[in-house]
Amino acid sequence: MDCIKVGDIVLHYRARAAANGAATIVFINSLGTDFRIWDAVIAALDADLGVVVYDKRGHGLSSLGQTPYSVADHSGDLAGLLDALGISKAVICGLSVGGQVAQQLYFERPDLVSGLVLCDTAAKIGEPNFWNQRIETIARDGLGSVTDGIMERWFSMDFRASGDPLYTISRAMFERQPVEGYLATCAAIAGFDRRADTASISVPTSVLVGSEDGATPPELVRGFADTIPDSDFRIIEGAGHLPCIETPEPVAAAIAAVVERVTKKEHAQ
Ligand SMILES: O=C(O)CC1=CCC(=O)O1
Repeated sequence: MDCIKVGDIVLHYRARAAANGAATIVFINSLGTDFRIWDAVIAALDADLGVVVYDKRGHGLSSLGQTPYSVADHSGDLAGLLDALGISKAVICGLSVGGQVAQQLYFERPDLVSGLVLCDTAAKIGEPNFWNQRIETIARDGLGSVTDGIMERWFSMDFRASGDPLYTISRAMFERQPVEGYLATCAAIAGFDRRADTASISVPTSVLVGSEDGATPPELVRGFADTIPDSDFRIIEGAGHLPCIETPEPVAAAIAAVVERVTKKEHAQ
């Protein structure tokens, strides 16, 4: 197990060094998940690519810190992790709130970002009221009281009905996470709105969404992608909010396409 202290937060991470001059991809997990959600995507990537996965604060094995959080707290952790690992530039791939952390990192530390893969995310997700209600419900009744509704947002109907053991362990990942970190990150999402800034993103970017995403539906994500000048928008058929678990191959293909665009851009400079 690898960990590193960034400010007052201990981050649990795993890293594989890039080989033969290949790029490094950094993955940021979504609300209520940990870095294991990327396992199948990473297995489908070119083995020369460097990889960093980590549990954002309040998730997985990373520590809790002061609550509630902002998305800037999360992106500050990531910048600190990359600085500590000596990674000066990477393609940043984030899912949902992880995609918001990726956007924030780009706005705060563009030197670290060569390209973006933004999965099932937007510059603003839901109204603050929606998140405040979720915080209230879970603080009162516990995570288990919302599991079924969250699974409907996370996964396609077919996957939920399939009996796939991946669905069973995904439910367990949701219910066994640290509640305080989850609620603190709901508050971070409630406070995040970078809609005025996305037109200034100028690195190769791919924006993906599952066709059955119940949390950030395709039309929301398409509208988000339309505001990013150098972006490519892809709908992943048959997936919900977590295509990295349901359909990892097209996620890996989108990452490979961004790496190719980044490499071409670097050679042209
Ligand atoms: O829990 C959800 O509704 C899905 C989600 C929204 C933001 C995020 O990271 O996950």
